[in-house]
Order: sequence, then C-alpha cells, then structure tokens
Amino acid sequence: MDLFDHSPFERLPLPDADLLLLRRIALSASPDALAERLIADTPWRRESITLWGKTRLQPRLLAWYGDPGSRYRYSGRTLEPLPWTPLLRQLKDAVERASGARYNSVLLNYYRDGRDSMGMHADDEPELGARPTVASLSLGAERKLVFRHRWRKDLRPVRLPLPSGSLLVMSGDTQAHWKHGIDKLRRACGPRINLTFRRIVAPVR
Ligand SMILES: O=C(O)CCC(=O)C(=O)O
Ligand SMILES: [Fe+2]
Repeated sequence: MDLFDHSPFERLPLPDADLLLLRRIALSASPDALAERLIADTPWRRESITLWGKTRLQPRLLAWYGDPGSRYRYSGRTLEPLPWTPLLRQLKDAVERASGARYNSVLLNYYRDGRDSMGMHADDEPELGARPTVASLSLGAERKLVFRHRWRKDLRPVRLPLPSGSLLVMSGDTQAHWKHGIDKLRRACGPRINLTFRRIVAPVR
C-alpha cells in the first residue's frame, strides 16, 4: 500500500519510469523572487567535464550543498558540499513535505540564458543507491526537460516543460531506463535555477 498521498501530483505516462509532477509547490515567496535570491547569493562555480578524453567547461553554473560528508562524484569530479543555508533548508523542507521523501544534499544548476544547457545523463551514480528518488525544483524561466529511453528506439523523446515553481519527482526505475537533459534554445530566454534534491546513501571514497 502506498501511504503517501500523491493526489496533487500528476503522474506522467512514460513507460519504465516513475515520474510525478506538481505544477506549483507551496513556497514562502514567489518562485521568480526565489530564483533571483539564489542567483545573487550562491557562490556559483563553473565546473569542467571530461568526456571521451576531452575536458571542457560545463555550459552552466553549479553549486553543491548538503549534510557534512555527503560527497558526490559528478561528471568525473568529486564535489564537497557547502553547509545548508537557511533558504535552502527551507526549500528542502518544502520539497520533503510535498514529495514524502528525505534528502541530504542538493545540486543547484544555474542556466543563465538559452545557451546554457545540460547534456543527456541519468542520475545513477552509485552513491545514490538503487532506484533513487530525485526531486527537481524549477525556479525562473521555463525550460523543457527532454527524456530519451536508453534503448527503446520506438519511443519518441518526451519534452516536459518545467514551469517556475514546479516540482518533478523522479523515482523507481526512471534513471535505469531513461536519460534526461536540457537542450540549448535558439530564442532568447531568461535565467533559470534548478535544484535537484538527492539522498546520498553510500559515501564516496
Ligand atoms: O535542470 C534540470 O531540470 C535538470 C537538472 C538535472 O537533471 C540534474 O541536476 O541532474
Ligand atoms: Fe539529472
């Protein structure tokens, strides 16, 4: 029996996935005002990524926060968490209440404009454990999260718009069967912050 009441969520009908979308989560301030605060107050980093032996800068800015020890290996780098700020703790509480799960870390992504993006990937790092729940809060400009099934070529990519203040909860087999990413845009687009709340279960050595 599922004890958690998912009713305000919409279940997205992708096969081999467990995706719940809440179009507007209750927050202490308007989502756009929160995006502006996070943009101004976060010590953003531009990380590099190594793919196929080539190192280049990631096409967005990021920051990693969490409980002490929630180290995370991401795109070949180990990220040390910054301590929770009062605002991030408050957002974590709101996301935990809405999604009925607990998290000990959050990755902040800052897409400065339509040229910033995130390559196709799955959040399947071993430190997240099997069948992880990842809760993704979007603030600011709406962008589309693209889902592609890993091997079923008969399934078309799914483009899911993530409006400001929306919460997408990915769980179960989603990461095992699908990859996701944010494409670049040709048109102008304002800034967007995405926060993915995660639970690190196995420490990185
Ligand atoms: O910006 C987004 O909506 C996606 C973020 C994401 O997939 C991640 O941080 O792993
Ligand atoms: Fe992701």
